Amino acid sequence: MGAIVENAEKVSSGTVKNSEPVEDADAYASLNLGVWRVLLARETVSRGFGVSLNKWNAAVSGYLLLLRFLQEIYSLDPRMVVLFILLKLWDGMETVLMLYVSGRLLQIIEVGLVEGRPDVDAITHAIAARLISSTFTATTEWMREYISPILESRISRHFDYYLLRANLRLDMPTAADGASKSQTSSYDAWRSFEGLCDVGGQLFGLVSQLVFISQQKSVGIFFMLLAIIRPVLSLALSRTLWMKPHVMYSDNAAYLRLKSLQSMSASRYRGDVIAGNIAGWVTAEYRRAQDTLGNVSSQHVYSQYSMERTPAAGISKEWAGELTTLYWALNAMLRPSKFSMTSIAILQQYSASLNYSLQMVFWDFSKVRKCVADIRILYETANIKNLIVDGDAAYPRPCADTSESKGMDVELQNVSFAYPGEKSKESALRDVSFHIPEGALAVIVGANGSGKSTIIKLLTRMYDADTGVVHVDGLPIAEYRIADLRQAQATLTQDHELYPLTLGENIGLGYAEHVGDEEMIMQAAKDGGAAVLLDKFTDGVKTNLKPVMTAYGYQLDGEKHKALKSVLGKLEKTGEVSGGEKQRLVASRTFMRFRTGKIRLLSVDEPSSALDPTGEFELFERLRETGEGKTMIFVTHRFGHLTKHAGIIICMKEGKVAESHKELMALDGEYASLYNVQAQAFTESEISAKAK
Ligand SMILES: Nc1ncnc2c1ncn2[C@@H]1O[C@H](COP(=O)(O)OP(=O)(O)OP(=O)(O)O)[C@@H](O)[C@H]1O
Repeated sequence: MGAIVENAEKVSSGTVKNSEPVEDADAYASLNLGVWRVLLARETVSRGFGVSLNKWNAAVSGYLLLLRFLQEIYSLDPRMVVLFILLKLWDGMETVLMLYVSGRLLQIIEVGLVEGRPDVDAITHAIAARLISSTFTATTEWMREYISPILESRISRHFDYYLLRANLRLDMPTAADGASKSQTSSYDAWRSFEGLCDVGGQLFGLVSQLVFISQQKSVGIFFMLLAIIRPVLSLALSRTLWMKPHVMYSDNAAYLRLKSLQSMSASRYRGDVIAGNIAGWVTAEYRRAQDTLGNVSSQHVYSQYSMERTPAAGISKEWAGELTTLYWALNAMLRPSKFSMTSIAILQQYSASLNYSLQMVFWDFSKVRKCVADIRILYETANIKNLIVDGDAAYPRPCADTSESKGMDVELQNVSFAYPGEKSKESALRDVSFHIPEGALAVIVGANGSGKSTIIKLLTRMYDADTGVVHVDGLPIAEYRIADLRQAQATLTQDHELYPLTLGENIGLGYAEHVGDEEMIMQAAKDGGAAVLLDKFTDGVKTNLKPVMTAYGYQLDGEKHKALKSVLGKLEKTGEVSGGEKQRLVASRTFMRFRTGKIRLLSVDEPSSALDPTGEFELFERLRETGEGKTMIFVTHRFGHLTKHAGIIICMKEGKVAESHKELMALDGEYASLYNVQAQAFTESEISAKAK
């Protein structure tokens, strides 16, 4: 049993650790269990009418939630759900039937043995009854095993869809916020449903047993009371963590170090570990971390929590289990004429069966609370509020010119922003102001980490500024409907991923309504420089580079299972594209997006790092031509030829806008030397005429 240590500063490995971030220390107790730290929610103590009312409200809302959940599941397949519940109820009845049939058989045999003349007919009937009941039990068992997976996949798919929709609607800061991260899966829905059916079945079985046993002549109420003491004691003395609301984590430096080093054997580090020749260092560090950790247990927190310090609880439970034995032993001594070996055997059966059923009911009942909590979390996933609040103004504004060539007017006024949960001491943007009029081409330059990409993220409302305002066409960006705003923007960055879909879909999803339009996709691929790439694959636009992998081989032994290994090798085939090819595919998606005819702002953030110089030049030229008349923002490290066309150059430095191009050149510092090296092709006069 772990000792409670309030906000402890030291862990048992002797390493000084940070105490947990104290939000509301009264709300939880802190336990140290080996390398683990567990924060355990304190249960609210009922005091007064108000708290009772709260409990009542919680019970009512839990009941309503269960009702909604069960109704939803029932509507998926009413007949199968009812059959499943009936089979669970039969589980309970089955025990009573078996108790009756076995008891009857024992009694008949005993009479036959005592009288020396067995009642063959009665014995045959009893055996037949037992066989029929076993056959029925096996059949119901088979039926349950048959329909369980069907029902499970129906329920899981239903809630998978529900969770997919709920998770896809989360915006970036909400999704990154640990507190609102979805802690549920569709499997919880199935488990909760099965758990609730188990409770129903167990309860039904227990009541049937109690009714049946209480009607037997040899059993008194006293025997029944003795039989339930052990399961009640088991429940009272049990320590389980998994049903209690808690947070668990490890802050043991040696243990965390062990885990980091262990993960360095993963395939994604293999190349670097081999090339860097650091395997020896990794294993030596691992040994060192092991020595530092010493004997501190890293066993799972649940096992550590339920471990008893002394055997006292176990002994009490075992003794309580012997009370029924004591009952018939005493009775056999005091009233020998009333007891036979058969009645003692039957009593033993009753006591074992009651003990088991009660334990199961208590166990399943304690699960109901968890089921309700799981169902609540499941439904609440759809209600998680996005941190980026939607506006209600249409974009473009109804009074605006909606012809295709119009751009977006953007202005940042004293904008500061720090990423949520960021570890850095500095904000990503500090008091940034600039204005890009509609139709202008702006180039944002600056060192790594100076805040260039962050500006794009604020313009696309991936995040909201902490202070200051971003204006779009004269209105604060937050006032627009986010979907409208995004429809008017095309963004091409260095971070795009290829979806695990076909190459055609990867491009076509730039304009989802035309995702199946191969002609349009091929044209977009040509613009993005990916047409040649599509020709490389036999399946062309239908190629899926990263299909979902389900193939798995088990215990395949070298030469012996060569044929199976070869099948597995073929099943596992995936496709690869180079970094530059990936950038071409992603760029094609952006060209597809242009075909919506609604784009007013094109934001391009270093999408060409892996392209060869010709590829980069061609991509930027095609983007510029396609985006003619729209507002275009290019984030780049390279001044390149783009600067020649730039109406505005914004130079970022440590989250702030540095001086204008003219001033920066006059300073003759880093900017001037970079510019002079990279932009020798352009004359000073050309740029300074355009720069602020
Ligand atoms: N998702 C994020 N969470 C936390 N911090 C971030 C995140 N993205 C960027 N930052 C931090 O914000 C700062 C600005 O990053 P940003 O990506 O805007 O720089 P950048 O100028 O585009 O850099 P680069 O030229 O390397 O792409 C950096 O210090 C970076 O570490």
